Amino acid sequence: MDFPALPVDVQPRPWTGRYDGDGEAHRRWWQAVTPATGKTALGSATQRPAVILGFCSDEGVRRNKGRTGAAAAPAAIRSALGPLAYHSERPVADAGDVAVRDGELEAGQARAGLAVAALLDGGRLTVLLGGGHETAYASYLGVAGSRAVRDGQRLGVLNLDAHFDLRDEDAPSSGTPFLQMARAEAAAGRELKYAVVGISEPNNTRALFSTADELGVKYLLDEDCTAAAAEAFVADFLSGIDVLYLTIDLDVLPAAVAPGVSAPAAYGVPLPVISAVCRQAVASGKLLHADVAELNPAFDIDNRTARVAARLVSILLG
Ligand SMILES: N=CN[C@@H](CCC(=O)O)C(=O)O
Ligand SMILES: [Mn+2]
Ligand SMILES: [Mn+2]
Repeated sequence: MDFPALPVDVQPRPWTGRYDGDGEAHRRWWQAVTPATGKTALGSATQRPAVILGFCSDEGVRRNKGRTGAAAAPAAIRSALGPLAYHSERPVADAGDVAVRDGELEAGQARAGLAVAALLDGGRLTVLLGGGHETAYASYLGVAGSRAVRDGQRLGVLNLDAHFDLRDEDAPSSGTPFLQMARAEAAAGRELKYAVVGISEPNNTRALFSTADELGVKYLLDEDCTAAAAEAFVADFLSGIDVLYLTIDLDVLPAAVAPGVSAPAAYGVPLPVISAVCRQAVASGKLLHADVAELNPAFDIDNRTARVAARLVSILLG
């Protein structure tokens, strides 16, 4: 199957990792991932082939007065994924990076959206590696532009995040993507179906809670995120949609687990709960697209956050 021509700025580079030998028994991610150029060998795979794409962007976090450095995250996640053992049959390709140039966030989001839509229409499961959480609006442009959503499938956006990111600002940033989506869905004659797992009450103002209520956003507070509560919350959300866009803001995790983010969480949702939600999303058969956002390698400790991001990607594609 040919790959569509993609508006990427940086071509995929070969991945690296520990070498134990060739063949399935020794396979690691760096050996499994192929460059998404030319033709891809789908073999006898029964699982939808996946494509990883990077979105190198700091601009949203900068505009949102956060700690910049997320533009380096796609490379850090690939480095953390490379040495991990690959247990899946799913073909995985790397399409390279879309980079936000000279602060031109909106243009970068548009390019990434075109790439994601083209890959989705080519039958791929897409994973976008952010980038600050402005990555989410690039993802949305991709899923909203895909044939599945244009043909009327009901889209749901599930955000694993300490924050609503529903800010009403003059310019798009990492704090605004879901209000942008709500407005874009309204302009398309639809209503955004948006749910958040892990909201921190002290880290979202009353104004943000009011916006969430006005938009009918469903949310589960971090302190209420037991495994059972999260499972029931996600099951209820999944029951009302056809296709899922899952977005993981790594600051949903406790600061000890994910220190390498702009806004580390004092409380956070335990990793086993987040990982179970990811497995639930995959098991639903509704996962159309996913992204992982807000990794900032400059603030990471022993690549802890990058390793968690890699582990979650491996769950989503495993
Ligand atoms: N994407 C980030 N969103 C958060 C950041 C909060 C903070 O910097 O403390 C927000 O805008 O609310
Ligand atoms: Mn966020
Ligand atoms: Mn957040």
